[in-house]
Amino acid sequence: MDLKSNHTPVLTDSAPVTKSRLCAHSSLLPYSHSGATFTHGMLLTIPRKKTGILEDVRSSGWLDAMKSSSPPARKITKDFSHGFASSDSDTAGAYFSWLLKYPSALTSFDQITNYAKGKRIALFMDYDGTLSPIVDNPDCAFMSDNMRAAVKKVAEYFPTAIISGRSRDKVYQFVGLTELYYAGSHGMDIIGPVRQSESDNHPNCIRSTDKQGKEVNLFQPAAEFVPMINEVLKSLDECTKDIKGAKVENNKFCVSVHYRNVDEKYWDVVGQRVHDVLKCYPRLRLTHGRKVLEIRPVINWDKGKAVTFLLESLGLNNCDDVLPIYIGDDRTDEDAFKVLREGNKGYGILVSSSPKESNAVYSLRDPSEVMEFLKSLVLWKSSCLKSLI
Ligand SMILES: O=P(O)(O)OC[C@H]1O[C@H](O[C@H]2O[C@H](CO)[C@@H](O)[C@H](O)[C@H]2O)[C@H](O)[C@@H](O)[C@@H]1O
Repeated sequence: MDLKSNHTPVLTDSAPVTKSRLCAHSSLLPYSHSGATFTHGMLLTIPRKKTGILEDVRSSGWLDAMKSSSPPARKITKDFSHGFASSDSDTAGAYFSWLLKYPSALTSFDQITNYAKGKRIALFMDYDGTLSPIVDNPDCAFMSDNMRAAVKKVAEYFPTAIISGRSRDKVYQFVGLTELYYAGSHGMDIIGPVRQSESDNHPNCIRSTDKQGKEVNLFQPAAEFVPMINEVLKSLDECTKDIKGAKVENNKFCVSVHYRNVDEKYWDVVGQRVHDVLKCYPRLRLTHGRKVLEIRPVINWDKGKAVTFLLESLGLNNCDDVLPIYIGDDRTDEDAFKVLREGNKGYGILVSSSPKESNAVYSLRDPSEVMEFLKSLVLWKSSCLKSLI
C-alpha cells in the first residue's frame, strides 16, 4: 500500500499460500523450501461472490474450515524425560518431517544470530497463542509473569511491538508494559513512535498522547467503520445469544465470534447466523482464526502492512542493517510472515505444535518455547554488548 495515498485502502484478497509463493528465493532461508507440501492450506480464502455477499456456510466448506481452525493441543506432547512422546506415532512423524521445513528457532538459534550479527533486530509478536496459551475463555488469556518479564527484558534490547487481533486497549491490559508498541484490531489501530517518517504523512495518522501522556502517532485506517462495526456487533450479539457457548467480542475495528465453547453440532448454526448478518454488509469480510470467526473491514490493511508501518515509524524500514523478526501462531500472522519473506527482509517464526503450511521460516512449538527464544535473544545480545566493552 502506498502510505502517501489519500484514500482508504481497498482490500485485495490474499491469494492462498502456493508452493511458488513459498519458494521465493531468499538468502535468509536456512534451507530449501521446495520439500514436503501439506494439503491443508494455512490461508483459506473465504469464498465471496462478486457482489461481496458471502456464500452459504455449508455449501462452501466453511464448516470444514471452522472445524480445522485450531489443532487439538494434545496431539503432540512433550515428555521431559524422553523428548517427544506422542499418542500417535504418525502424528509425531509428520511433526518431525514438518520441522525439516520449518526448523525450530531454538535449535537454529546460532544460525539466526549469525545472520543478525551487525544488524539491529526489531521484534514483532502476536498475543494469543504466542505470548499467552490458548484458553477457553478469551477474557482469561492472561500472560504469565515470567513471560511478561521476558518480554520486558527483550524490549530493553530491541524495539518490540505486539500486533494482535484484539482491541489495542485489551491487549495492553493483558501485557501492561509501557515500553512496547501496540497494534490492535489486526494492525488497524496502531500507536507508534513520533518520528519524522513516511508513515507520518498518511492521512489516517494523527498525533496523539498515550496513557502515560507521551506524544505518539496514532494510526487508525478503518476509523470510518466504527459505526458499522458497532451495528454488526449488536446484531451478532443478538443472533447468537441463544447458542450456548457462543461469544461475541468487541475488538473495536473488528468483531470476533467465538465458537470454541459451542457444541460442535451447532457450529454450522454459528457460521450460518454470522453469514446471514454479513449479507447486509459487503464492506465487511470474514476470516477464520482459532475457533473464532473474525469480522473486519474490507480495507487493504493487515498485520503485514502494520509491520511495514511500524518499521517506517521507527526509521527501520528498508535498512540493510535491520533484521525484523515476527512471531505468531495464527492465519492473520501469515500476512506479516509474507511481507518479511517476500521483501527478503527478516524471519517469520510460526508458533505451532502441529504441521501447517506457512510463510514463516522457522517455528516454535508453543508460548513456552517463545519465552525461551526471547530469553536466548537477550543473553545473546547482552554478551555481544559485553564483548564490545
Ligand atoms: O492476533 P491474536 O492476538 O492472536 O488474536 C486472535 C484472536 O485471539 C483471541 O482468540 C483466541 O484466543 C482465545 C484465548 O486463548 C481463545 O479462547 C480463542 O478460541 C482464540 O481464537 C481473541 O479473543 C480474538 O478476539 C482474536 O481475534
